[in-house]
Parts: sequence; structure tokens; C-alpha cells
Amino acid sequence: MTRITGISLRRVLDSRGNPTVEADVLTESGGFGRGAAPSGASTGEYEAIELPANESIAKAREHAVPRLEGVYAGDQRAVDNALRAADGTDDFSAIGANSAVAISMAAAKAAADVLGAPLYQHLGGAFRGENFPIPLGNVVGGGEHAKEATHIQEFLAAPVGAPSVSEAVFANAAVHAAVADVLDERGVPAAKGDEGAWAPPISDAEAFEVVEEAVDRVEEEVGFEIRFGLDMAAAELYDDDREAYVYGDEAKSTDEQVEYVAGLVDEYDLAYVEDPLDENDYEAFAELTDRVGDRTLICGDDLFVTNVERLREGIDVGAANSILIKPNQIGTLSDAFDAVELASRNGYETVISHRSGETEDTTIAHLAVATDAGFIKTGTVGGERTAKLNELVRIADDAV
Ligand SMILES: C=C(OP(=O)(O)O)C(=O)O
Ligand SMILES: [Mg+2]
Repeated sequence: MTRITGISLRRVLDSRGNPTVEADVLTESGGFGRGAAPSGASTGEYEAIELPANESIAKAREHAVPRLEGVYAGDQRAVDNALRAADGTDDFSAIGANSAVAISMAAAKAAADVLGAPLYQHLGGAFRGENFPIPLGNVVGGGEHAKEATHIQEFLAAPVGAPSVSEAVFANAAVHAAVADVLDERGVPAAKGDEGAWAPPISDAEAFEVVEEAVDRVEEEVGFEIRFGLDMAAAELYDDDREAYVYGDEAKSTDEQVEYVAGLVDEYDLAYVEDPLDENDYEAFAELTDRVGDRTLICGDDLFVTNVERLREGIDVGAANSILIKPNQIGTLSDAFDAVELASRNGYETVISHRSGETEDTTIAHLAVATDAGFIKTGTVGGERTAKLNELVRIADDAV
């Protein structure tokens, strides 16, 4: 019933206005699924390769589509193995991880369509957990996502005490609005960065004050605990030649960076710190995790790139206590599931994530529920972000 009979690939726009790959998968019994690849700006050195959309589509049409015809969409491993076999490399550099992930997600949706089940249920099974992920909402940002703003890439609201996913989603939007008020009171103009977060021309130190103030205001209003966290995207700050983390005119050695982040965790009671150190420095990651991992999540994004081999290395040395999962970093849903499973078996928290370049695709909302992830990072405002947040609200309301 779920046998694939056709795959169409096309170029569509992502949220930055760049071309990305969209895939449609059709099955024998009329099942239909559509998936679109997101795209990163602060990409990890070890990610699967994204090719220019046109090139990726041409290669996938030639090598992957013929292999996939006749494969059962309901057998996600078979679909993803066929994609790997068609590509023939370790990093999808032959057909592009953008076509691979679009097809992988579209096939899952086509199978769910045939089965008449919501995607999260098809992916997670009847006995998946009853939990919903806490949304981490980007409210202030800079780095590679906005010029002339903070050095730290993302300041993320974390409504850890929210009684429901819906209240958490609205709390993050309220923090985003409160940040605008605090900036306005300080006379700071602010545009928005790629993910819809405010991108004010202020120092990181002032951003901490602004976000703390905004979080406190909303916490008082809603009556449940809201903390905040960071994505430091430190690989982008690290200068290999200087062997230092460069914040404008200031540079920090690795020891100073560990000290700085540990201090921030305590001063602001941070719930979450992603990529606080360079993607090649497992040792410094382990040192920081040893110091503060009992009271905050130290999450590897560029460090692990959703890759089980890199995660295994990290687990061996105690590099972190959580992993960011981005399906397009590795190329298929099966690979993303493998990373989640390895993480969970080793007590690592999982955080399912969007990319800075996104589409209206809502697969990651379903993936987060299917895998019982503790958190989802998918922005706060903006159509491509609210597409996922609103889908989460619908899933919680049994309305998908
Ligand atoms: C979402 C992120 O940004 P990008 O997609 O640019 O890697 C991130 O670094 O976590
Ligand atoms: Mg990151």
C-alpha cells in the first residue's frame, strides 16, 4: 500500500529567500507526502553536505528517484537506506543532504497519509511517551544570524514550568514582546535576525540584562517558571590562528571561555547552553560539563551534528549532557532517530531543532513528539517558526 510510485522535486523559497529543495512522494494507494529542506548559516564543520538546490535536484533525480520507486514508504529504514545507497558517500555530497532530507521527510508523511495516522504517531508508534517538548524560544540574537548585534548567537526563553505546550508557546511570544518593550525603554532600536529574534546593536552584557528583565516580567504575569538559555555557536567565535574566542575587541583563551560560561550559568541560572565551546574541543566541553552539568544542559550542536559517531565520542569523554537534533545535518530521519536513541540510552537530553533558514514544513514538531524529546528549538515568531509551534499546539490538542 505504501509502495512509492513517484517522487517530484522542485526549488522553493526558504525564509531567507534562498532556493531550497521540496519533495513530493506519491504511493500506490494514493498516499501523498511533502517535505522541504531547511538550511543553516552557522553550519558545523562536520555536517552532511548541502548542494545548490538545482544541482541537488538534478543529482537526486538521476540517482535516488529510480532507486526509490517501488520501495515501501512505510518502511522508513528502507527509504533512507535507498537514499544512502543512491548517494554512495558518508556525507551525502553526491546528491546533497537537502534532497535527501526532503525525500526522507516526504516519504514519512506519505506513509502516515496512507495509514491515516498523524505523522508523530507513525514515527513514534502507539506507545510513544505522553510528554510534550518545552519550546526554546529565540528572543535576542546575533552572530551569523544578524550583523551588528550580539556576539552570542541566540538568547532563548525556556518556559520550564509551563503547564502545557500551548502556554509555553504563548509565554515565549510574550517574552519576545517584552524584550521589545525593554529595548524601547532603553532607547535601543532593533531589527530582527534570520530567526525572528530581536537583533539589537548592544553588547552581550546588556543583552543578558534585557532578557533577564523581559523573562522576569513575563514570569510574574503568567505565574510559572521561565528561565533562559543560550546558543553561543562558539565555533563561529573561535579563531584557530589566535587559539581564542573572539568577541569583537576582546579575546578569551579556552580556559577563560570555560570560566566565563560557568559564571554565566550561575549568575543567570541558565537552563541551557548550546555550543559553548569550539566544535573540535571535546576536552573543554567535558571540563565545562563536569563543572555545571548538574544544573544546566550543555548541548552539542556543531559538536555532534546529529551524527552517532561524533556523539559516541562525546559520550565517552563526558563532553555534554544533551544533543541538538537537526535532520538535515545528517540527511535522513533514520539517522536522526539513531542519534536520539543513542543519546537517550546514555542519559542525554534531546533537543529537536529548526535551522536559521526554514520553510513552512512542520516535520520537526512531529519528530519532537514522536521521540519524546525534552525540548524543541524552533524560534518564537515569524511564519516559518509559528508553522512548527502551531503544529505542536494542534498535536497537543489532538487536532492534526
Ligand atoms: C539553528 C541554528 O542555526 P543554523 O541553522 O544557522 O545552524 C543553530 O546554530 O542552532
Ligand atoms: Mg546551534
